[in-house]
Formats: sequence, structure tokens, C-alpha cells
Amino acid sequence: MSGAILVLEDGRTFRGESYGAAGETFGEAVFNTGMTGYQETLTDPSYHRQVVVMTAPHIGNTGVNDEDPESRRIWVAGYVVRDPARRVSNWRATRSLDDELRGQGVVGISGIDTRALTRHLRERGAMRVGISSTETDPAALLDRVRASGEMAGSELASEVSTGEAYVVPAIGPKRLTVAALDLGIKSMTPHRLAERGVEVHVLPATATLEEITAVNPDGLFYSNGPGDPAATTHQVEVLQGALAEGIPYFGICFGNQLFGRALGFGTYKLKYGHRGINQPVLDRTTGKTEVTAHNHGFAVDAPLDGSTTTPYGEASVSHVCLNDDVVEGLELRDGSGRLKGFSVQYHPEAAAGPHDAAYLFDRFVELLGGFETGASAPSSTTEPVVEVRGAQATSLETTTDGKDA
Ligand SMILES: NC(=O)CC[C@H](N)C(=O)O
Repeated sequence: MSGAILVLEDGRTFRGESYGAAGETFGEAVFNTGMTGYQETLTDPSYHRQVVVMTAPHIGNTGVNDEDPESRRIWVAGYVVRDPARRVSNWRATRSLDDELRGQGVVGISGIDTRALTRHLRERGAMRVGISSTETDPAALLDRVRASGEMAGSELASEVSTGEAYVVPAIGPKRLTVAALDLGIKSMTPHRLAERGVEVHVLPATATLEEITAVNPDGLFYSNGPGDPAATTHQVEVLQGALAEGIPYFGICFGNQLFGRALGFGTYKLKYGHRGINQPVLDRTTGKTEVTAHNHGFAVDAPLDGSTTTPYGEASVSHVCLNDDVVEGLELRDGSGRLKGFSVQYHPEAAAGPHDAAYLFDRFVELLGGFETGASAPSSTTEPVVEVRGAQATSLETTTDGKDA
């Protein structure tokens, strides 16, 4: 094993071992508290240009499989773990996480006191970081950290988006067509729509309103994505055009922030963000609390109470994080109270779970009139308790049999 160093923008230095690819990398240091789902985290395009610190101390136990990636590659700029699994143990695994990181050229560091590092980021806020297995002098690395790019002000969606439009066909009878703007979309999102009878036309981040309406969509969807929403202007203008034309809208995460901006609200950078899979959120429209998956460093600045008159209708905050009162959802209604569009700051597609928020896809299909023909919304109780993509869908029975991870 060879040594490596991690240097934060404020000069704090950690020493560990090289993990994954050897070399040097820079990004914004953020921490993720998920105990499961590291493959989904690594392949989430929203982590582009971020160095992710895992608070779960043991990472890599179930290796890497070909079913769980959320996109075509790993996007994190660097990976920080405490204690990598020395042995891979899962029936779906085809390789180790260490091999996968190395194969994709992702620089990581292990043997780090991730609790101390996380507490530091929580106290001081997310900041730039460098990891290097080639530099031994922290002061020299610190200079390069301070010269590296900032997250605030960065437009990054265009760096991760698909170059070409493609179609995800409806699973079963087709009920609806949705145009989905890929700002860093995760594969589970079109899948969640497709399994509700939606044909999803995934369009590049640069798509114009004309290209969207050419698909003749029943609704418009904006995905999650990396970067600062305040630096992402083209998509806000396109969304304003779509809202003016009365096209129903649903947005997730970045799609919530851009909806907020389209409605005239501001966005701001959180001190250290929300990244994990157990964040409690209140749906104010039903009074129910759900446990949700998050990955956001920015948030919408909208009044928690009352509604705001916008050129497109009345906008209000529909969801709030119970940990810190951060805006977690918005909705837009017309003068007679009819829903025109909505969005959430978290991840109802939640590939690694939890699935509490799956109802939001039903809400979108309902908004588009997809259940009008007598078909009823699939109840969330029909969602499998444990879900494994690919050929080997697993149910609760196999879990209790101990056959699943
Ligand atoms: N997952 C996302 O869509 C993240 C949105 C935005 N880049 C943020 O960090 O807040």
C-alpha cells in the first residue's frame, strides 16, 4: 500500500493510503451518510466535481455489479473512505470496488478518520479539497487546492448530459408521453415513469422549447444534476416558456431549484448540504412525513408560509425538511387551485431506497390525466420492499431467506 494525503482548503490535512486509482484530484469535499447504495452514489452525475466522504466506516463489502449503476460511469471527483472491505461478498458482484475505481481512473483515499473529517465539514462547511498519492508536501497540494474551481457559480449540467436524445419506452400499455431534460439524469428516474406507462423522451440539457414541444409531450420533467442552479440560465428560460404554454411540470432536485428560479425565487448554497438516504421530509399537502434520499448542496429560498403570485400562477412550498426547515418541494396552482406543476428537492426514484416518496410519480401521472381511463394509481403498498434491478428482481421473501445482500 502506498501513502496518500488529503488537504482541505483551510489547510487541515489527513494522511491515509491510496485507494482506487493513483494520482491527484480536486473537488468540493462533501459527506454522504448512506449506509447502503455506494454504487448508486458513485454513479450519480450530481456528484460531478465533488469529492465524496462516506460516513459509513466500511465500504465495498458487496463489491460492484452491473445492475446498480445510475449512469454510464462513476462521476465523483474523488472518494474518501475509512476502512475498505478486503473481501467482496455478494452473489451479484463481478468485481471489487477498488478494482472498479482503478479501472475508471477515480482517485481515492482510505484509512481516513472520516468521522473527524465529517465533523470538520459540518462545522466549517463544504470546501475545496485535494487528494494525492503523488505529492508528499501538504503545503504544495494546498496551493493547488486553492487554485482549483469553486462549486458556487459553476454550470455543470452540460458536462454530464446526454449529447443525443433517446426514448425510454413505456413498460406495458403506453398512457402518456413525457419530455425529460437530462441535466444529469439517473437511470432509475425514466424507469419509474416508464413503469407507470409513460414513454420518456430524454433530451439533452441544451434542448430548446421548440425541441421539447416537437415531442408533443403531456408533461415536462427536469432531472437532478450537478452545479449551481444560479449559473444554469438557459433551462430556466425554457421552463418559463413551458409554464407559459401551460405544459404540466415535475422536477427532481436540480429540477426543483430550476423550478424555483423560474418562479422568481432565489437559490443559495447550504453550509454542508444534505446527502444520505434517511432525511425526514414533511409533505404539507397530506401532513405525512416520509424518509427520503437526498443529494443537494443548494436550496430554494422561498417563503415557508403562504403563497407567492407569479406570472404562471400561485407558488407555494409543499415539502419541508424536518431537520432544518429547508425547502424540499414546490407547487404551482392556477387561480382556481388546480395543480400546474410541482417539484421536490430530494429523490423519489431512490434506487437504493427508501421508497416512501414513490407516490410523487403517481402524482405526476395523475396531473397528466394518466389515470382518467379507469386505471387507478398503483398503490405504494405494491412497491416491492427490496428492489434489485436487472433480471433478478427480489422480493421480501428472498430477503428473509437470507439470499439477498
Ligand atoms: N442532486 C441534485 O440535483 C443536486 C442539485 C445541485 N447541484 C445541488 O447540489 O444542490
